[in-house]
Amino acid sequence: MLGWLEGVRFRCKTVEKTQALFSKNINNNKDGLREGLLSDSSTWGAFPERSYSRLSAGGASGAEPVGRAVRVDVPTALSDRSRRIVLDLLRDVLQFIGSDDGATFAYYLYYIYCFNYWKKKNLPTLNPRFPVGDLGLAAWGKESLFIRLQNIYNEIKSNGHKHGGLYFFNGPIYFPVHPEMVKRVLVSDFDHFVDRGMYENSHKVPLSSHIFSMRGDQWRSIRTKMSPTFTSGKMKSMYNIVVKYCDNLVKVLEPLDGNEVDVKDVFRRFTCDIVGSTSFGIDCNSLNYPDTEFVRMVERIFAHSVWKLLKVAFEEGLQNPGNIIKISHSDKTVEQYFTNLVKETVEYRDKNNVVRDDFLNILIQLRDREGMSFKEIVAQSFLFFTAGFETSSLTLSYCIHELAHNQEIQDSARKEIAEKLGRDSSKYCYEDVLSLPCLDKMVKETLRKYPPAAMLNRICVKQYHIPDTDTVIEEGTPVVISLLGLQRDPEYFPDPLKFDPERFGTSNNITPYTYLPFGDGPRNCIGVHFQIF
Ligand code: HEM
Repeated sequence: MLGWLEGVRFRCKTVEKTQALFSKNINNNKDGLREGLLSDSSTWGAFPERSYSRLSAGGASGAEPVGRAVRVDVPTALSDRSRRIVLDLLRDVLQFIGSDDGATFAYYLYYIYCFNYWKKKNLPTLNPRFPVGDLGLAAWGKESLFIRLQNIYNEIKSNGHKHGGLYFFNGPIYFPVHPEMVKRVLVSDFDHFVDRGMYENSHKVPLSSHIFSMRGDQWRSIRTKMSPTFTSGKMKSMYNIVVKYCDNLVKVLEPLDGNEVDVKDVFRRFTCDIVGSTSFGIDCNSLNYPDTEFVRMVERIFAHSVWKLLKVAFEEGLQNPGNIIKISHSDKTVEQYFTNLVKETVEYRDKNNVVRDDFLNILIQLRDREGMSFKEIVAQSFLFFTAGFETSSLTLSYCIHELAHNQEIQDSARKEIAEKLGRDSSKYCYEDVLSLPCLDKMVKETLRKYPPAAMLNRICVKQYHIPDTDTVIEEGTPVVISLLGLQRDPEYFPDPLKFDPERFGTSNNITPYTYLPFGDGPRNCIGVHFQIF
């Protein structure tokens, strides 16, 4: 993408301010970017944070900024008003229960008793509190869930433990910290942790029945069918789609020279166009038309209102983080819209014998070869869109943010492109893009410092005796791995908040199972090759 944006230079308007706030982890200051984790869709986790960065024209020459500015906006998931409403509601509920003092007290005792679960299993715990367990402020939306998990990681590790037991509300969660424990869950003892424990119900919530949330044999069967098609060769065939949208991005940005640009918004729309085109086979054109029906539907997917959260909390409980997926997948309007979208496209392709190199075509082939049903095609393409969209747009936004802060790294990336590929982006090809080590390190470092999916989760599917301990993890226990904890651990990544692509230089060895932006093991990200774009 940098190749296409040859004439655009990224600068940050508020570097000093942001650095001053760096150590605080959370920064709700209007003018600074929180160095925690941004994820609009994160459960209990996204709060107002803004970054204004400055772009300037002038290419790699390092000319003075001439005034393109970039703003990174991450909207809040729970506004102050919403939080007040939840607290009022909770107070009312408690008052209602309080009409029977005895029952309330018994329930309270039961709840507190649940916090003994891990102690009885000899697993180190922290200090869970009624009613949110170890979630602390994250449960009330005052802290990112991912930052909370990072803090828990640090605490368990600094107490000299390799793993621990947590509570989401009163539900127990197994929390591996040491890379050896992480490896066991993801790879070595995978057959005990095959599923994610995500909400899935193909009848009630058809969109939830996709590869990400599928369980056991059903997941195994679909993953085996899909994996051979998600090769780098397939990604190569989608290169032209990406090029088309890069050209479009340049056309949108160039006239904005001298203006402030909301980088997160622009790259969100840019990614929306690419992932929408490859997942649904349609030209969303949200870069040029930010207010189409498609864009409104996408916003609906990621809008986690407090009411939807409460509904899921009452229906499914939030002790298992996997239930949260029900929020975005059970919206009937969204379901209807995307079902019609896929239906029309598939019918058009069938009728006109259209074969296009994209994810939807992979699914159509699976229908023809393996009998994949229409309902399954819709759910999978919906998943490809949601899995690829937010992750890729956040990675791009963070990468631009870091380039704006680190001008010398930006220079070296541009120099590499100019030297190896030349300045005419129309002549680049897929193989060229793969041959840029400097750019590759930059993306890897972005994904280290800001893993877009900052938490891996599994559920124990058959009782597991943790080797060399007397702890047994029971079937049905959720497992959570903190990627922020591992990827910002100074033992594995010295000076972890420094953006240093050279960590991924050839001479540097990354400790296995400490760098996992795409997860690991048989259930890792199937779209891992696609991210190189
Ligand atoms: C920067 C981009 C991306 C990042 C950082 C990312 C990250 C992840 C992570 C962390 C997981 C969970 C892995 C685990 O539990 O071990 C995952 C799963 C998955 N991702 Fe991605 N992803 C990205 C792009 C994509 C794209 C473009 C697709 C499009 C097809 C995709 C499709 C999937 C699917 C289908 C799964 C579930 C795999 C399974 O359960 O078998 N991802 N991704």
